[in-house]
Amino acid sequence: MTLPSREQKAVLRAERLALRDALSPEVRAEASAAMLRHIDTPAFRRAFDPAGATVSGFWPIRSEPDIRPLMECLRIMGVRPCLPVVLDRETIVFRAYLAGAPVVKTGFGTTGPDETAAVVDPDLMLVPLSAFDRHGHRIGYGAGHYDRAIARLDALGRRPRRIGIAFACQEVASVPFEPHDIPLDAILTEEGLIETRRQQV
Ligand SMILES: Nc1nc2c(c(=O)[nH]1)N(C=O)[C@@H](CNc1ccc(C(=O)N[C@@H](CCC(=O)O)C(=O)O)cc1)CN2
Ligand SMILES: Nc1ncnc2c1ncn2[C@@H]1O[C@H](COP(=O)(O)OP(=O)(O)OP(=O)(O)O)[C@@H](O)[C@H]1O
Repeated sequence: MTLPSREQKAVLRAERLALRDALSPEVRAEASAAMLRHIDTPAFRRAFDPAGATVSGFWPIRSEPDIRPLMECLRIMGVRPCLPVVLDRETIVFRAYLAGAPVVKTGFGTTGPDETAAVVDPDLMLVPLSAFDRHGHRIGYGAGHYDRAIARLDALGRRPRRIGIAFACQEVASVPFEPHDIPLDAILTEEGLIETRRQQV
């Protein structure tokens, strides 16, 4: 019997988050550092031109990769970093993250710039995820925050590029795809950048 997509996603989310939680802090730190080594590569440059671009990262929660050093490296490459903040159960916006700016608690256990920071629209989103496949289909924490944020920017004609950020152990053979899901262009893991193969539907 085949489970509905929502339930399949819940199973994959729990399974892959458990694998991620099982990585030791040392292994996570080493893998996060390895991700940084993959941004100065032809594949990354094919995926994205950093000059003057606004890029959303994230302040790590739970057992997520720590991409703060990667964000600082992108800043040096000419990127304007921003971070997501949760406005309510359905909505996130992105606030500019100026070098050295203070950060505050921003809901759901997250951390980001305070309300004095400018709200900006990213050209590239580095998207945290629970599980992904090679078609660029992803599962987050189940709130739909990123799906809605991307849909809003797409509707404005901004069409931000999206690169998922995950450890290699979060890859699964296939993520069920629902109409509101917006595929990733690529996924960055400690093993390198995976350029997604778009599925013909
Ligand atoms: N680092 C980081 N920042 C982020 C996200 C993220 O995935 N990672 N988000 C991605 O959307 C947004 C925040 N959304 C989130 C949604 C759910 C949970 C979460 O841990 N949910 C718990 C239930 C907690 C509760 O209801 O209070 C859970 O899933 O067990 C965290 C963040 C924006 N900022
Ligand atoms: N563009 C959208 N408009 C309205 N509802 C949406 C949209 N995108 C997702 N949702 C809703 O959000 C809920 C969670 O979606 P889903 O299971 O795909 O979350 P997720 O991909 O794990 O979360 P996230 O996007 O926060 O990482 C679903 O109930 C879905 O219907």
